[in-house]
Formats: sequence, structure tokens, C-alpha cells
Amino acid sequence: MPDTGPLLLEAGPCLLRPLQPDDATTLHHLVNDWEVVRMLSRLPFPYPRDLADSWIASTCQMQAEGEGYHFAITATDGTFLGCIGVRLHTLPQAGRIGLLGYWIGRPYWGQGIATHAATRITRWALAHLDITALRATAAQDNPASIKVLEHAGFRQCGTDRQMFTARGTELPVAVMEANRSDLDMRSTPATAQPAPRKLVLVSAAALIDAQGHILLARRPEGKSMAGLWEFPGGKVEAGETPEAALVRELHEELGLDMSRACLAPFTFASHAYPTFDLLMPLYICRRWQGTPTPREGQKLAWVAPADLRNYAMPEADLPFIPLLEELL
Ligand SMILES: Nc1nc2c([nH]c(=O)n2[C@@H]2O[C@H](COP(=O)(O)OP(=O)(O)OP(=O)(O)O)[C@@H](O)[C@H]2O)c(=O)[nH]1
Ligand SMILES: [Mg+2]
Repeated sequence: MPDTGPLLLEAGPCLLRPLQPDDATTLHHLVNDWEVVRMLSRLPFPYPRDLADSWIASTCQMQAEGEGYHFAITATDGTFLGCIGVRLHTLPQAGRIGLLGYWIGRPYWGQGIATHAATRITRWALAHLDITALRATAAQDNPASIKVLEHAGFRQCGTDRQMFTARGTELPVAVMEANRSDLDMRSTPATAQPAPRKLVLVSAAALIDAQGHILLARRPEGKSMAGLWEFPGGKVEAGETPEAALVRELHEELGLDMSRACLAPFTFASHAYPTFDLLMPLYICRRWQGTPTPREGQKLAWVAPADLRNYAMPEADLPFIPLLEELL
């Protein structure tokens, strides 16, 4: 099961927390509403009271197995407003993805709650789960849900037909998808005149321990490319040398102290991302003082060279893998 951190998430004015057995009565009261259920593909109407109990039990089971993460959406005073969740699924072409689903109780419609919850879950899931993308479907006659998904960073990638149990028929649906690049593109403001491309200089280190394992750090939620595993390091600031920047970054990010003399230039990456060009020297480092400690909410892993391919990395880093395998 991936280390997801605490499953208590803020989402604008709402909170997201795992479903609990004693949510069943309120959940049933809100979901057993034709206007809610008719937009949800697999739910029956009327919605039996005991289905609420078994559904909540199944969400606890899915979470324990790392197969799904389902949350109650509540107000800050604890009022239950609706549900949102991600179920993991393997697609033959796309690999492991998350399927997003949600509903809001009718008394709470029109307040932007679904948008807040979907936006937070999308960012959380791509930062913490081992998935390449999130998918969601919305009935074509549910433009409000399509808008919610668009606000959360999804784009339409196709159409399909799905059975809507409550309506007893198949209906056309929009298939929507969000991946890490979709989220990064959104956080770049669109300007009328495209700005000149920027060259970003980043120093990074392959810290290698006595067993020949390499330290990777998982970019935390809120940063660009959140959820991808990278070599610790960061941007070279004006007036800094690449080595000085790396000594500073390794102290800021991992609490390590080291001398510039312990940084051996190894190779570099030159990569064109959609919004900037990256130039990134990679140093090898085998000596430092202190124990790497995640100081920015990132997750750390010591990885054997042969396992590097199992960690999703930024595109710029991919050429490093065979070179490190050869070195070690
Ligand atoms: N540190 C690091 N950055 C990488 C790697 N690969 C890669 O594409 N990058 C990109 O390089 C850029 C700079 O990284 P960064 O976010 O660590 O910069 P930073 O530590 O100064 O953080 P900050 O700007 O949030 O303060 C990001 O766009 C990041 O995605 C890598 O292996 N390590
Ligand atoms: Mg950094």
C-alpha cells in the first residue's frame, strides 16, 4: 500500500476524511434522492439502507488493501455533505490509473463543494498514489459535473456509453482525464502574448549509500510534477555556483551538511518541458554529514539501481537511469 500520509484533507471550506460506519444513516438520507442517484452510473434507486453499511465497509477494506480511497466531504462543523473517492484500476494501455467518483447531497448544491473536493482529491491522488492519471466519467446530460471536472484540471479525452442502473438504461458519457502535466499546465497562467521560454538551471545529486542504493525524493503535493520521484536538489539562484546551490538545497530539503568537494560531476540533463527548458547537472555524492530527513513533506526512498525504473520520474531524468546502472 502506498504511504498516503494522513487521510484528513482540507478542500477549500470543506474537509475530507475516511468514511466511518456511523456515517451510514446520513449518507443514506442524502444519496437516496432521485436527483442525486440518476447521475451516478452504478447506484440503484431506491437506494437500500443496508447498502450504505456494506458500501462503507467495502471502502474501509479497499483502503486497507491500497485499492481505493473514499472520503466523506464535511463542513468544518462536521456536517456530512457528500462523498468523493478514487478507486485504483489497471488499464491495458495506460497502466495503473485512478477512477474518480463523487456526489454532493442536494441541500448543498450550488456552493462549489464538488469543485473544491475534486480539485483537492485530484492533486492528492496524483501526488501520493502510484498512478499515471485519473479518469472520471460524467453523463452528457450532467454538464455541471463536466464543469466540476474541468475546474479540477481534467480534460475530455473521449466519449463512451455507460449503464445507469437507476435510470435502467445506457447513456452517453464524457470520459475525462487528468495527469500530472495537465495540473502543471493549469498552474501556468495563460497570457495573450506567449512569454519567451525560460532556461531553468537546477543542480541535483545522486546520493549513494554504502550498499550502492540511490536516494530518491517524491515531489510533494503542491509542487509541479507532484508524485514523481527525483534526485534531491533545486534551482540555482542568481549569483550562486551549481555546487553552492546543491549544498544549500541538500541542507534545506534533507538537513544534510556536506562539502562542495564531495560533489563529483557525473552527467547532465537538457530537456524541453512544455513550459520551460531544463538544464540539470547531476552530481554523485557518497559522503555527507547527517541522516537524510524529509524537511519539505517529501517521501524518501533508497533505491537499488536495478529498481529505479519502478519509480515514476520526471522525463528529464530518464536518461540518468542506464548511466547510474552502469556506474553502480
Ligand atoms: N531537484 C530536481 N528537480 C528536477 C529533477 N528532474 C526534473 O525535471 N526537475 C525539475 O527541476 C525543477 C526545479 O526543481 P525544484 O522544484 O526542486 O526546485 P527548488 O528545490 O528550488 O524548489 P522551489 O522552486 O519549489 O523552491 C522542477 O521543475 C523539477 O520538476 C530532479 O531529478 N531533481
Ligand atoms: Mg528541490
